[in-house]
Amino acid sequence: MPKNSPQLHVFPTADAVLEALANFFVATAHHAVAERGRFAVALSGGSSPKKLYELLASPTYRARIAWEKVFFFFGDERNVPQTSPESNYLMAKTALFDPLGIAPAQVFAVDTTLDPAEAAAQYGAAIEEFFGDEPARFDLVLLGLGDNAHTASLFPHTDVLHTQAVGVQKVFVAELNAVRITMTAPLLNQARATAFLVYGAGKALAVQQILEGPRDADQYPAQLIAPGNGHVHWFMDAAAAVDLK
Ligand SMILES: O=C(O)[C@H](O)[C@@H](O)[C@H](O)[C@H](O)COP(=O)(O)O
Repeated sequence: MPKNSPQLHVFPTADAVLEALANFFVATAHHAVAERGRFAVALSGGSSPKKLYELLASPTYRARIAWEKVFFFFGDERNVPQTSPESNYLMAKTALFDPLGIAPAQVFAVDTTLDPAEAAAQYGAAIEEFFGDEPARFDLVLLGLGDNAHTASLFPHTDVLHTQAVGVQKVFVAELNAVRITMTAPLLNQARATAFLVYGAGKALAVQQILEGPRDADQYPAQLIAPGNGHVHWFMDAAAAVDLK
């Protein structure tokens, strides 16, 4: 399979997708810890990954990872307090960090008490500090997909889609009338492994457009995700993959 081609992992049900991605997460973590002594993962937000995080924190999976060696980041965050039900940090804290007793020092959250531009700049600096003299390369980036083909907070027709900057930026999302803070595509694309988690019929059109439609990253931002070092994995249920040839 040519380098950079997406690797599709399609399962009959969402539960089967979650189990497969949880196993992929474990294997990726084991490899990273063996190679580098730690596992740096950028989590996705929204609703889809909540069940994945709960599964990883369940007795079946929690024993399979050296959680003290795992460092958590966020591919994007909403410009809301960390106590807001909209907060990606709060969702992960509730579903994953608290059940596993993850130490705060292992979690790198966006400081949404700051002005969004400052929050983005500070988050980018924190990522750079974590990786030190090395390039900021996450061992795994988890991504979701909106039904409009956005991923992280890379929304259609937004300026952040055109940056070459390896970092974190504020973005105003007109269709939501909301400000988000997001890792840029160049930063996401430095990852060693990238996995989309997509399930449900509502995502089928976006999946087909991204994987088989015309190249138009302004309209289908998830097409920007193409790590230079290898494959993007798509973990999907049959409903989300139904329109693929
Ligand atoms: O902050 C967010 O909302 C996510 O990072 C975003 O990119 C999400 O993955 C998609 O919007 C899909 O969201 P659902 O999983 O809720 O459909």
